[in-house]
Amino acid sequence: MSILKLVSSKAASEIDKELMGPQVGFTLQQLMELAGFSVAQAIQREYPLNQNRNKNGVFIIVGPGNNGGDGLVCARHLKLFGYNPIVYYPVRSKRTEFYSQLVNQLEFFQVPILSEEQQNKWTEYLEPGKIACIVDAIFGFSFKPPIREPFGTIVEELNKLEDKIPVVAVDIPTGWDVDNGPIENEPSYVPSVLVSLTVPKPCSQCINPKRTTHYVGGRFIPRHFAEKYGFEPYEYKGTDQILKF
Ligand SMILES: NC(=O)C1=CN([C@@H]2O[C@H](COP(=O)(O)OP(=O)(O)OC[C@H]3O[C@@H](n4cnc5c(N)ncnc54)[C@H](OP(=O)(O)O)[C@@H]3O)[C@@H](O)[C@H]2O)[C@H](O)CC1
Ligand SMILES: [K+]
Repeated sequence: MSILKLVSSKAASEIDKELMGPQVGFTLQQLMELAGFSVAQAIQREYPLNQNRNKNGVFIIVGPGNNGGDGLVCARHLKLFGYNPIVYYPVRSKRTEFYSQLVNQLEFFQVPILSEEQQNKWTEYLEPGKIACIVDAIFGFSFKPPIREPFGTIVEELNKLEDKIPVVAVDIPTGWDVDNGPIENEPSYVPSVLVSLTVPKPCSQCINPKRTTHYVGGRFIPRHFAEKYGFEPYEYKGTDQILKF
């Protein structure tokens, strides 16, 4: 257990920019690979593969931006870990060619992605006896309320489902304000697991530890860089990509 340290949404996007800027030179692909890998590791830790193999489904809801990209990467790693991921990707952005490459990789790994027709009945894929968890990779730190469709309806469904199937939030529970948490009169839900990436955002202070297990992941920051942004690097153990608070 280590002390929780936070950065604002503004600082989080500055950290991202600097990591991917000309001096540090990470590519988005590299960071996303590590981010998605961390989320898959947190899922494996919380919902280990079921020996009799009938509850190894993971339903991954993918948004149009980089949070969604983390979800696509996570799906591939879960498949390699032995789970049966299913991807629901309702709005595909053309912002970067990279997203379609991630989709090609999922096809190569034979991970099902719901077709348009299947998307109309996406909740039918959520059988509590078969699905270990749902992954919310809809929006991360660039979400600006109010939420637009189809995502408002999706979050309302997550709210109805949260007591039946655990939901794992990638970086931010979708619908929450990044700095202030759930927003009055806006759809929101309570995740069973939150995986904060790089460093927790302020909304993570709104989780109730009795209902939500909190991890940090995205292990790609050296000490001097963390200190520059005012937080201590986390003490990950061994080769772990995640640390539980
Ligand atoms: N360093 C790291 O920790 C890394 C984190 N990563 C992940 O990236 C996200 C942030 O990704 P970003 O692409 O900046 O943004 P989001 O995925 O959060 O969302 C952007 C898309 O969402 C749309 N949007 C925004 N608000 C709404 C809304 N109210 N309703 C509907 N749609 C919305 C937005 O559309 P626009 O038309 O408004 O542009 C975008 O399409 C971070 O949280 C991490 O998960 C990376 O993997 C890199 C490493
Ligand atoms: K999310």
